Amino acid sequence: MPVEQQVVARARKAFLTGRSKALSYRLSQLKGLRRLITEKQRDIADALRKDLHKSENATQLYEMIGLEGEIDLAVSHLSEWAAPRPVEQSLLTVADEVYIQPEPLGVVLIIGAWNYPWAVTVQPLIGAIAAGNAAVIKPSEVSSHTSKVMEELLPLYLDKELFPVVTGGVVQTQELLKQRFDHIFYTGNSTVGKVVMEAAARHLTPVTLELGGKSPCYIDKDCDLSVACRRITWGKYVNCGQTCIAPDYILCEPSIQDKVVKEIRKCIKEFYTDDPKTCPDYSRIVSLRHFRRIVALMEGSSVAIGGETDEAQCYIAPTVLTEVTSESKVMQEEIFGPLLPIIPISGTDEAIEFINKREKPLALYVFSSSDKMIKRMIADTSSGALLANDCLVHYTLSDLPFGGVGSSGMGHYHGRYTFDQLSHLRSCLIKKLRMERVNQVRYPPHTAQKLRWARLFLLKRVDVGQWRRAAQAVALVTLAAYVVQVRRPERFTSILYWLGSLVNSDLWSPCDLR
Ligand SMILES: NC(=O)c1ccc[n+]([C@@H]2O[C@H](COP(=O)([O-])OP(=O)(O)OC[C@H]3O[C@@H](n4cnc5c(N)ncnc54)[C@H](O)[C@@H]3O)[C@@H](O)[C@H]2O)c1
Ligand SMILES: CCCCCCC=O
Repeated sequence: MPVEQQVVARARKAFLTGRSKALSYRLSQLKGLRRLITEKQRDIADALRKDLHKSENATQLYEMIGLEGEIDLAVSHLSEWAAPRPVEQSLLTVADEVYIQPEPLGVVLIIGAWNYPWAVTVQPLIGAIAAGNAAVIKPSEVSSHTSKVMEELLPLYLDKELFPVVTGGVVQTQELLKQRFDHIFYTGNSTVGKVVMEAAARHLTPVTLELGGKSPCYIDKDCDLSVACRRITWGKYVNCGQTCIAPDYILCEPSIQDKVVKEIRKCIKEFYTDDPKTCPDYSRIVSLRHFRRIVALMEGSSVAIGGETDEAQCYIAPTVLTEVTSESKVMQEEIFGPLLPIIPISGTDEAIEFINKREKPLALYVFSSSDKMIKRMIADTSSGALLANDCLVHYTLSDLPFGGVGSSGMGHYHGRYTFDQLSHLRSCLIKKLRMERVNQVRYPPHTAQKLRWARLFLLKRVDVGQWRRAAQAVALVTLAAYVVQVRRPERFTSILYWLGSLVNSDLWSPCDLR
């Protein structure tokens, strides 16, 4: 039996013991993960320096702080997320207990990518643990040092039967994909995304696909170009452009192009010095394969800034390309590297047309001081996320669902969204065996009179929570009235009067007719 099959079988057996379901157990695992991050910072940072030339501070800033925040959020909200969720009812079910009970899916497969290997692999794991699942973790073999550190460290802090790490490349991943999972959470490119989805289909396994693509960045001529370019320079060149939501290319009017180039040049110097190659905050391309792919994308465009490369170090300078058209090589695929092409367009109309002609992006950036223009971009385009006047920061907000649409992905996560994505939201309705007369309306023979009643029972919606609150208010006021009657009989009449006005108020209209 292949080792991957054994690992999955062990994880399922561990899941079936039921131990991952207890909230106390989930909390202990989440806290274990939190300890790992605190205690093993150095090992994590060393591996990332080797994989991507990331500085220790950058590792903290772009990967670890976010994970800490997500773990803390899950720990503090777990009982609320996992609790039954009441729903609006119809008159037909008003006497019943009706709610949604989130329950674990089972065994989840998490396949991570290499660019922010901790963030994109462990963040789904946090939700998988919180939701009470087992999870098989497959880090990317491309960030090999990090993958090794994960394989060594995770079992020291987590239940190794429920949360095993499988390392390796395509062969191992393909073997994993033959197994039956209850959900597959994949982060990476869309070609492999299709392979994952095909494999999942064989077992009818649901998937979350966190993919990439070309995220456009439109700069309106009516905006503060120096601030806009500063934020864009940061969003583009962080991690050497190897960020799923990096602005892929700029769209702007020819009249502002020179100013845009000038401002970006200034910012590159400010962030990475005159010689980014020696700057500890400037990363490297992850592999020779990607290095050669990115270098080849420069062909046919003019280099306005940068363009220097060093194959021995997988170094590509922060680069801006001009004289780029839709047909240019750099516009045929996601760049995922430090090249920033500028494409001249005649204005907002053409920008929208340009964006809508292509696949729906993971992120869409618009820089403008006109609220109207920003709202128009939101209304007339579609993307996983839209940011006005900034880049990347939506990733840091746990309350925003993170994910793509169309070819940039399916499903979403972060915060409670990860919990829900990796839970089954089970509908529960608990009826008592009494009050059978009410059910006559649905039993044959189906008469016109029964139909009239059914219409009433089914179409009237009832907010049971509002009823409960009203009942609690009555109980409280009755208690207060009783106390007052005993202690201050002279005030009893005014309390009764107030109670009467409350009874006549809106609080007592239990049916919300829609
Ligand atoms: N949406 C997001 O959150 C997000 C985050 C990071 C990266 N990305 C996207 O990921 C892409 C970069 O990552 P990548 O794809 O180069 O990462 P990658 O090469 O690490 O591949 C991702 C995972 O797929 C597995 N894999 C690779 N080829 C396979 C195959 N033939 N069959 C089965 N499994 C296979 C790898 O083992 C790895 O674990 C970019 O497109 C980027 O935009 C998206
Ligand atoms: C600000 C950190 C962004 C991490 C994005 C993950 C995808 O590549």
